[in-house]
Amino acid sequence: MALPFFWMPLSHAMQPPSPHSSSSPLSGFFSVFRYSQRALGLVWETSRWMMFGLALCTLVAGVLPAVAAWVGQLIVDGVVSAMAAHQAADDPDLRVSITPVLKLVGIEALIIGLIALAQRGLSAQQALLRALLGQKVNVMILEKAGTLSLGQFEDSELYDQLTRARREASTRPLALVNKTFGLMQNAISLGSFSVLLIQFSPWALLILAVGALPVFISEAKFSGDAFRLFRRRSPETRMQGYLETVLAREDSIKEVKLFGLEGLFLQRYRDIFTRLFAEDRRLTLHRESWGFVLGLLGTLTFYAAYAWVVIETIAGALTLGQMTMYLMVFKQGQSALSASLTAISGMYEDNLYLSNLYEYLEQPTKAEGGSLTQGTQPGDGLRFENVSFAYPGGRQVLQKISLHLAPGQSLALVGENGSGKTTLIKLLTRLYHPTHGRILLDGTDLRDWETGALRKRIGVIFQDFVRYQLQVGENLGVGDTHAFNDETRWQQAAHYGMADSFIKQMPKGYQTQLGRWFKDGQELSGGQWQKIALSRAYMREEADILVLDEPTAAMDAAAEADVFTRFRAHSRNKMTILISHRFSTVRSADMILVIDQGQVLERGTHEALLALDGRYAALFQLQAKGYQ
Ligand SMILES: Nc1ncnc2c1ncn2[C@@H]1O[C@H](COP(=O)(O)OP(=O)(O)OP(=O)(O)O)[C@@H](O)[C@H]1O
Repeated sequence: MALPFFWMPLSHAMQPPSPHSSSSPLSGFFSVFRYSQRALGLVWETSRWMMFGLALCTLVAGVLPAVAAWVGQLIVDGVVSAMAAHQAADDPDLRVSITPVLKLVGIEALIIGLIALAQRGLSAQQALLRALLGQKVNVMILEKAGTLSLGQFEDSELYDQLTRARREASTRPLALVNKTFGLMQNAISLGSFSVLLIQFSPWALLILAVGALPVFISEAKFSGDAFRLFRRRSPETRMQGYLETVLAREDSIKEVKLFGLEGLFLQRYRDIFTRLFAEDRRLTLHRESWGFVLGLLGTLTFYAAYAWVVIETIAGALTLGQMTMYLMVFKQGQSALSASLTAISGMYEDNLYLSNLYEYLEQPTKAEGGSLTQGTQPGDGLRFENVSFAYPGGRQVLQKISLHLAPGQSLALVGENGSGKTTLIKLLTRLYHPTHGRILLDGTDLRDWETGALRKRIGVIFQDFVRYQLQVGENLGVGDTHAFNDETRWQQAAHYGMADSFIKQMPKGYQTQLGRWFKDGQELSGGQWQKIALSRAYMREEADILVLDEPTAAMDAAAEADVFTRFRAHSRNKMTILISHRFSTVRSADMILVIDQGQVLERGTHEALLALDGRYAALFQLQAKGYQ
């Protein structure tokens, strides 16, 4: 038979399942505080004044309850002796007997008022800090995301970690700080209650502790379980999020409706929920039942102490005022102790979630590139030397590619789907590094180029360019952040990219909101979006390498012809790389590379490749026949 969980050693129940978990029982316990310091540091950086405010309110709210209990005792005893004096006096003057007691009542009212003020102060500062700290942590998460490589983004484990961090971690630091302060407040209260209680009996203190401990162990154990559950099922939670997106976003809803996918996807969504909910229910029921049973122990100890105090009072060992005070102190002490223990187990849970945040934030990011802003052989252009590449954990996608492209030359890449054309561009733009061989720009390995200087030289549009839900002008401006708001530059780029004519007809011209997500947004056609993306590439004024990955697939024939006429005119002194499945658009390139399964199958000009009568010639004739 399995032992109930509370038979487990505390150190085991407290062991966080993070990679940093320690094996020693003591450090297992102290791991509860591992991230408290960092969370406090975050609050300190966010607002020092509020940190001081929190500390002050915590102190006031911690000490004053015991003072109130003590004043309570003085009141009851004052009332008892005033009653006796009043009855014994020959000429009783009520004012004389009640004045001292009323003064005490006034002091007690003042203390209660101060406690209320401190508590309001705490909750006001916590609410403000929640907003500030949430924003700070979210910014940290997003800043870190900006430093991750494309490869890291495509790693599903890291993506899970990022999702978990975003989902929970922005609220956890404050929760941890609140609990740390709550713990301090309760510890101060407990200390001051203990001073009063120990005068009754040291055993009373022991009873207090024994009553609260089991609930704490149970809470710690279930917090760990909850976190492990949260962590294990983040791929499923992410799938749920994904299904929500597919079912509720305008860019997918068209296909969902036409294929009648609502029912299918919704069922999958429900199935995931049902599976997750079954686990949640099991955990919640266990947690609450054990909490109830063990909580009863606390209630029992309270009533045992109650009976003890009553007996002592009847026996005359305690005054009525002392009885009232001890009962109050015992009751409040018990709730302060169980609140402290619950705070510790809550801190344990927050620590686990924060460990996830810091695991993500501490992901190693390789320093991108070197420091050179110029090549060793300016004007040499672009060279691929024996470049091979495999995606992480995947097969070889490019094999031994060598090529040279001088300034002013144009290169076209053709090949079947999946042959590796886009991958070659990803290497050229240093989104990935070659696994073998090297790529040189002006005689210098891309790895040694300073990132900004390298990216400035390249203007690129990918097939899956982004359709920003921003204004038209901003959709162009993203192509060059220095000219993000420069309308003259937008107009120039839109002219080259052939987007100017339809932009002028839009209700607010360059200020028109694009997409359907925000008010008055205008949706564009596929070809119009492509013209926006093309114009975006033209925003890179300083770029002398222009890469167009299927830039005209959605355009009509006239627009396509126009795009290439302008492209050639605009890029006379630049290096251009064009990927296209339309042979009519690649024929004028200085060099055409036919890629097949990651290898160069044929290379040469259009005429040379036709004369070769190989794959290119066959495909060209096939397409030409289609137009006859
Ligand atoms: N991020 C990635 N991770 C792993 N494999 C990838 C990734 N992107 C592409 N691949 C694989 O690399 C190969 C080459 O893909 P690539 O996108 O370069 O082909 P392409 O020639 O541009 O195709 P298309 O003409 O369809 O655009 C394919 O087999 C693809 O499955």
